[in-house]
Amino acid sequence: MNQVLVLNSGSSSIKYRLIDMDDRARLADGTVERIGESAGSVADHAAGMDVVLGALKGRLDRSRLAAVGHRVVHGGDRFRGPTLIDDEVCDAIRELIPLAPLHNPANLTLIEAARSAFPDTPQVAVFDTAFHQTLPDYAYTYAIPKEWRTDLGVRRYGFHGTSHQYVSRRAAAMLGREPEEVNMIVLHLGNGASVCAVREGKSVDTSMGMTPLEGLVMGTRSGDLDPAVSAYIARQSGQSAEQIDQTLNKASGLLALAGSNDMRDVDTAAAKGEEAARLALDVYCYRIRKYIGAYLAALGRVDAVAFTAGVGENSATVRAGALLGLEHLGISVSPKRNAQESKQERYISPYWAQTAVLVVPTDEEIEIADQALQVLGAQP
Ligand SMILES: Nc1ncnc2c1ncn2[C@@H]1O[C@H](COP(=O)(O)OP(=O)(O)O)[C@@H](O)[C@H]1O
Ligand SMILES: CC(=O)OP(=O)(O)O
Ligand SMILES: [Mg+2]
Repeated sequence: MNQVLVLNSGSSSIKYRLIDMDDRARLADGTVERIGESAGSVADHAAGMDVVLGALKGRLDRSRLAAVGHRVVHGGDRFRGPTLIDDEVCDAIRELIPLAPLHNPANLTLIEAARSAFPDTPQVAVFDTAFHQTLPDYAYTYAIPKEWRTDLGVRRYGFHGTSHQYVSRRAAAMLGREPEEVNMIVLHLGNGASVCAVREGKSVDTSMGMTPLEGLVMGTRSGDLDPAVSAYIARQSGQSAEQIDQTLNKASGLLALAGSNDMRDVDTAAAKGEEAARLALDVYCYRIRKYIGAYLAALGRVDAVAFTAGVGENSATVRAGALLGLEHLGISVSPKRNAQESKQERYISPYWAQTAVLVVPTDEEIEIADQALQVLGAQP
């Protein structure tokens, strides 16, 4: 019983990995993409799960499967850690759909499909929000009417917690310290992007809010915005709340500013002198820099700044741009170290720097697998 299957479903994709936990080897992994898109061949997440099960044929040994670990995006304020799934937990995840309409329905579909495919195997939910349940009340409270806060659950929850937790632990290990001894700022820059202020191993602030729309500029999401914009567009254009929500989540961010949600395209276009791409890159990096400033103030002492996820791990342009002008605060990159391409954990700050600047490849799947086994009380 040493295998764990991890299912990480996004709004339009399913990432899966089958792991042998004895040596942490990948026995199988892959991604089913473009689910529900007209260009894709997979109609919905249920059909996507059939593709995953087909790909695992011959590699997955049911008698050795200890657990299925699921990424669940929204756990509200109920789930503070990894949780063994039963009918009641499924109901709770369903009740949270209004807070995460793009993510939780897909997560639930996969849980149901996996429960029926592996009825004898324990299933564990690992929530994006769980790591941020340590936020102090003054960091998670929005200044809005009481009924919205209490009856409707409007507060900051934060996301990407599994990644922030994994990366902050790895970063502490790189510094040769325990997580409880380190303060740091983690920058998860993927398609979705968020910053996390970590004090002594615990999340104390994060840029995503009630939903994964707030905060940084992302591939297709606007990030921070004057909340009056939605009502203004509704009045001016007659668009519904639904349409505006879709636009801010799926047709904004880098895509809206530069015509592509892929940072590689934006970087290449900016290097060629395209003005829209230059602006997109500047807006993207400036937003990150503002959050670093805010979290320096929140944390007081910062031992490390860690970059992770697709953009953070690969874009030297973004890393340098995000930290531009922070030298007087002791935060900078060595141009030579920053330019080196690598898939490894590494320092990119100059050797004399006060604050370590790190690149730490994230691994949400291994973190989910570890947490799934923790719940079952088994040692990996
Ligand atoms: N070499 C690179 N340079 C710049 N950006 C990159 C590079 N490789 C990947 N990316 C960016 O990483 C993003 C995907 O990040 P990832 O963490 O895999 O996202 P997600 O898990 O949210 O799908 C892509 O949209 C792309 O913009
Ligand atoms: C919660 C979230 O934003 O996830 P992703 O980055 O996978 O879209
Ligand atoms: Mg991601």
